[in-house]
Amino acid sequence: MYAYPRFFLYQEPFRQPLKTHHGTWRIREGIYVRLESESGEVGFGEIAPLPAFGSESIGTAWTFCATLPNTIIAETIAAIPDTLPACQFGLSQAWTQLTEFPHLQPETFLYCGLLPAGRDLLTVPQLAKPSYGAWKWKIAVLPHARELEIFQAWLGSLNPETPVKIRLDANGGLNLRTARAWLTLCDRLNSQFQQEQRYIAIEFLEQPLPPQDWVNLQALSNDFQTPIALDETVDSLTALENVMGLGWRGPVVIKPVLMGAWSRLNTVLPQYRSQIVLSSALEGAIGRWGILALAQELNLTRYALGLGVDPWRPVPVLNTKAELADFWKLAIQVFRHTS
Ligand SMILES: O=C(O)CCC(=O)c1ccccc1C(=O)O
Ligand SMILES: [Mg+2]
Repeated sequence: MYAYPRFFLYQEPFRQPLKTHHGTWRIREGIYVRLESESGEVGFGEIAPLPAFGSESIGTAWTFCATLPNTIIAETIAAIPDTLPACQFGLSQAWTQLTEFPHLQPETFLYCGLLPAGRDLLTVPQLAKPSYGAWKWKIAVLPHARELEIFQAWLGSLNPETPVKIRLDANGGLNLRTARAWLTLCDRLNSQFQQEQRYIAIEFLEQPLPPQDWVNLQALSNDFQTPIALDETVDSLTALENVMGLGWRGPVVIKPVLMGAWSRLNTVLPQYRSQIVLSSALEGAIGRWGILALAQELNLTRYALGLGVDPWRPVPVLNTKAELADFWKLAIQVFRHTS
């Protein structure tokens, strides 16, 4: 089988800037991919690189796409080097769709919502969203003491009847001292909530230390009750297999759009099913379709999916092939109108 590829480069501002330890992020860039096979079948994929998370840059991805031949075969995609994991994902997603197209049931999953960093946390009206099982707050954005204060003020304002799991994501921005201070607080709060029989818990602290600080990440996970989740440390399937080989038993955040070919994700990830927190990289609607398809394939039920990013990047939920095709057409039209 062979297929004709088409690519569409998008640049989309977030509805509001996203603040993390890496700084303020305002625009998401990516590439939508459309393949049409010799028999007229179509398949869609998304290339949504994030160099800060170990992938190629958008420029490198675009150059790669532009140099592909007008007709591609399975081997063309299998030969994409591991240095282009976002291209591997987007093209293999589109190729797979030519022959396989699962029906998604997005309503069967629990989601994790993203809360605004810093003082804006205190302006979030309420957390009661029935499909949301967890909420994430980005830390290591403001000075440590200030964030501890804001966090505790926010906890005090929560409705004691509302069940909630909380994820704290430092994006590698703490040091050993501040990480221990957060974990001491989290352990104390978790045992207090338990005593009070409240259905509230700090689910995990995500990537407290820089990605390479493996020894201390392991030490923290041994020294505290509150789990440590790895994110930036597991920025590729190879890195994932490394930490698993070294005995990591805690949660790992996986952003599929950054992690390579569909077929490889489908063979590697099932082994670690109980540890996987599947997560968005603020990709568009087509990449999101792929993440949901993977979540369904892996039957992930332990951790809420980190896809509740709609306050920053709301994307339509696409399900049928016709909906994906319409989305593609619309994206191209918008481009025509703005250029
Ligand atoms: O994982 C989630 O719940 C939301 C997604 C998220 O936090 C995120 C989104 C884009 C890039 C990096 C990250 C991250 O987890 O650090
Ligand atoms: Mg993270």
